Order: sequence, then C-alpha cells, then structure tokens
Amino acid sequence: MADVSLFSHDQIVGLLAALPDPAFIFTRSGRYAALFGGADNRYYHDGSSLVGKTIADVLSDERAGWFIQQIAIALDQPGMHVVEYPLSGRDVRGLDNDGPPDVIWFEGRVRALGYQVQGEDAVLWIASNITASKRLEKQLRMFSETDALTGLANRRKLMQMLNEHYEMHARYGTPSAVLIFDIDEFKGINDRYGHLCGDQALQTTAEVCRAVLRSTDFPARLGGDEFVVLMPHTTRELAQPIAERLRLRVAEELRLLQSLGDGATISGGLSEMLPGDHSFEDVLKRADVALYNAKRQGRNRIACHFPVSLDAEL
Ligand SMILES: Nc1nc2c(ncn2[C@@H]2O[C@H](COP(=O)(O)OP(=O)(O)OP(=O)(O)O)[C@@H](O)[C@H]2O)c(=O)[nH]1
Repeated sequence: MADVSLFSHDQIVGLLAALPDPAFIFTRSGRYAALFGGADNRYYHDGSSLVGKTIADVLSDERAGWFIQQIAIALDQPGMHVVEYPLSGRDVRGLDNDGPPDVIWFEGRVRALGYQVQGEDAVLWIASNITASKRLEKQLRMFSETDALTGLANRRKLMQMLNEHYEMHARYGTPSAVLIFDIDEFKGINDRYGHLCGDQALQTTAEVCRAVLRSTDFPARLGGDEFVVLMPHTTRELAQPIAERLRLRVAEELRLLQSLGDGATISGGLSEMLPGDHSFEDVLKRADVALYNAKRQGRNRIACHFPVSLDAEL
C-alpha cells in the first residue's frame, strides 16, 4: 500500500489522471459517477464527457442492460468480477472522434467499492484494451484449425465439426452426409511430376471444393491426399449429385493443370449419419469402406455405403 502522505492532494489527482487504463466508478443504477485515468489515447477515447450520464443514456438498451447486470453481479459477490466485451467509439453516444476507430475488445475488472457514491452502491470498473491479444488469439485459433497447404479446415477442425453435427443428428435427427475422397494414384503423380506438382493438385482440389460446394458444406483436408466433405442438412439423395459434380469438376480442373500430363481423377465414398450410430466415427468408417469399394471398382467414381436394409453399396 502506497504511503499517500508523501503526495499532495493535487499530486494524487494528477497521478489518477495519468493512469493509462480508464477506471470508471459506476453506481448500481448505471450512472457514470466518476472517471480516473484512461490517459493512453492510442487505446482509449476520452470518456470524461460521460461522467454524470447513465449507461442507458449512451448505449443501446441491450448493451446497457448487460452493463447493469455485470455491475449487480460485482456488487453481490466478494472479490473481482472479470468480463470481456467489444465496444467501438460509435457504440457510445457522446464520445469525440479521437481514439481508436475500430471495435475495441475490453477486459473489465469490476469490484464493489464497499461504500456508497451519490447515495448508491457503486463499483470500480477498470476497462483494459485487450484487442491485440484477442486478435492474436483469433489468429492462433485459425492456424490451429487450418491446413497450411490448401487453406481448408484441417483434421482437428473437421473432427470438431463432425462431432457437433453428430450431436445434432443424435438429438434432433438432422440429416448429415459425409464424403471421403482422394486423388487416384497420387503417389504416381508425385513420383512422375514431382512433389510440387502434387502440392498444386491438392491446392486445385481444395479450390474446386470452395467453388463447387455450398457455403454451408464443410470441406476439410484429412491428411495426405485425403479430403472429407461434411454436408449438413443434406440427405443422401441430395448428397449424391453434389459428390458427383465435385468429382467431375476436380477431374476437369486437374486436367487443365499443364503440369500433370493427362490430369488426374478422384474416387469418393459417401455415407450419411444414421439412427443407431454411436459417434461420428461410424459414418466416417462407412464412407471409408465405400471409398475402398470405389477404388476396387476401378477408381474415378463415387461409391455409397448406406445400411443393407436401405440400399447398401450402390
Ligand atoms: N505432394 C504431396 N504429396 C503428399 C502430401 N501428403 C501426402 N502425400 C503423398 O500422397 C501419396 C498418397 O498415396 P497413397 O495413399 O498411397 O495412394 P494413391 O497413390 O493415391 O493410390 P490410390 O489412393 O489407391 O489411388 C503418398 O505418396 C504421400 O507421400 C503432400 O502434402 N503433398
């Protein structure tokens, strides 16, 4: 604890004003009773014009309601209440145009004061700009979920998505189709034309997925030359023509690649989530069996694996 007797009243006022992060005093009803600090205008707008107003005066009803709720939580619990929230200068009525132009992510550290201010319970709310770490967090998440070569989702993200859609299927019976496909004789392509041409074939395949599939479909690179397309809300009847169109378009684009000689084709295995499946792995296994059958039947085709009682391998 600082020995405040070393400083004059004016010096303490000056020190509080120089604090880089803004420290608001909010009353329970949402009044901006006071503001200390917030001197770093690289990160903050000057909020001094807010003092005397209420949160409801400056924010939308929904936002204001959220702030009042957080103040109540902090007042009703001991210690620090920590929250994260986005806010832009435009969200707050009455701020000038200085300060950062974009949305700012804040970490709010909120604590009950233990005494009343202007006749009400009050909290200290320190708002720290965490936009840079939020941005980094988003970037890291993106890297951890993306396949570097093709830009498609990677295996980790695919498994997460398959699991989410399996849960939807198990709970609500929502249909989801799953296609596994790979490039035929890809090892030969690498051997004949080189690894870089192989990479180019994988990238082209990914581009076709992005171009041909609906935005709600979810293509991913499983690894090597294997791709998976999750088609949510898609029955097998709808999935078959989509898979077929993808097969034709990939072959067409790979033929157009000068570097691959006569081009290359793909083989795929298609299945769908079914009642009785215990996890998303069941549908992946069926699609994989179908892919194996497509290879056995001569490649450059899509095979389907649905249960025997329906219309097994087509
Ligand atoms: N260029 C390139 N090749 C890769 C990459 N990852 C895996 N591979 C190669 O992909 C090939 C996959 O071949 P296989 O799975 O054996 O099958 P295939 O030759 O496609 O034969 P079929 O699937 O039976 O038609 C292997 O030779 C791997 O070395 C990659 O990122 N880039």
